[in-house]
Amino acid sequence: MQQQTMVVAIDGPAGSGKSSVSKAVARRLGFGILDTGAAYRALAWSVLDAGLDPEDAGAVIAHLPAFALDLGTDNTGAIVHVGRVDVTAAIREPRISAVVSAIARVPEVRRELIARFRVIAADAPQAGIVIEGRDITTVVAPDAPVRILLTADEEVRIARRTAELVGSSADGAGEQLRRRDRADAQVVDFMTAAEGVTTVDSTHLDFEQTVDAVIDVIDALGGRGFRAGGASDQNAAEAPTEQGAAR
Ligand SMILES: Nc1ncnc2c1ncn2[C@@H]1O[C@H](COP(=O)(O)OP(=O)(O)OP(=O)(O)O)[C@@H](O)[C@H]1O
Ligand SMILES: Nc1ccn([C@@H]2O[C@H](COP(=O)(O)O)[C@@H](O)[C@H]2O)c(=O)n1
Repeated sequence: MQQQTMVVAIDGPAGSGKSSVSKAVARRLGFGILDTGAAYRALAWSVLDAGLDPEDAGAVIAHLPAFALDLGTDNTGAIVHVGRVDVTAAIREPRISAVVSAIARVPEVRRELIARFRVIAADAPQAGIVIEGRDITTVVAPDAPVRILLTADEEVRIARRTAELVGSSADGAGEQLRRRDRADAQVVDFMTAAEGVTTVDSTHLDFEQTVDAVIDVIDALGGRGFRAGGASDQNAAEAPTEQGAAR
């Protein structure tokens, strides 16, 4: 990736807080946000909307040229459009979570979306961008100056996810989260930190503490002082390898 925009790369399993924490971090730093999971979800939405079978890889690949994704990088909203339709809320529905892994495991889909992510990040109007997903630290932006694995114990992630859902949506949310992690882990490893990636474990941290822990890593690596087109203007400290609750 062209490194003119300061990139903070964040990976982690489902419900680890990637979207919410990344947004809060981006707001604090005045950075943009690129929620790559939203792109896979939007493609799942688009495939269903076109009446296609998400398990049919050939049909999904054939649909890619028509997939008119507009992924906002604004840290206050990050609106997602497919064509003219605002799908920001719809892509969070359980019916999308249930099929998105099938779409994300298709290599042609990953290649196409990764290419689009790189263009979006390079064109982002902000000085920096937080890119979050599953393969950001390893595939999408392996050279990013700040790379973080955001994690939390599975039961804590399930409890947080269940708490945010209302009524019947909460039923089965835990099982769906587990199933999605299992399926996604067959495609990319987002449970262990790759070399040079700092782990932030939020199991025993509240939301604000988690945001602080991520900002601490960014600061330790000189990320906040980065200026477009050059290296950090802070002295990058030795990268911490684990932040958050001692395990
Ligand atoms: N440290 C924390 N303490 C308490 N709640 C948290 C913490 N971190 C995240 N949350 C909450 O956990 C829920 C899941 O977070 P979020 O949706 O950001 O996770 P995610 O990793 O993006 O999930 P997914 O991959 O499934 O989209 C949200 O309700 C969020 O507010
Ligand atoms: N870099 C990524 C990001 C996401 N996925 C797939 O999209 C699904 C939804 O992602 P969320 O972050 O919104 O949970 C996820 O379950 C993966 O199937 C991906 O493959 N790579």
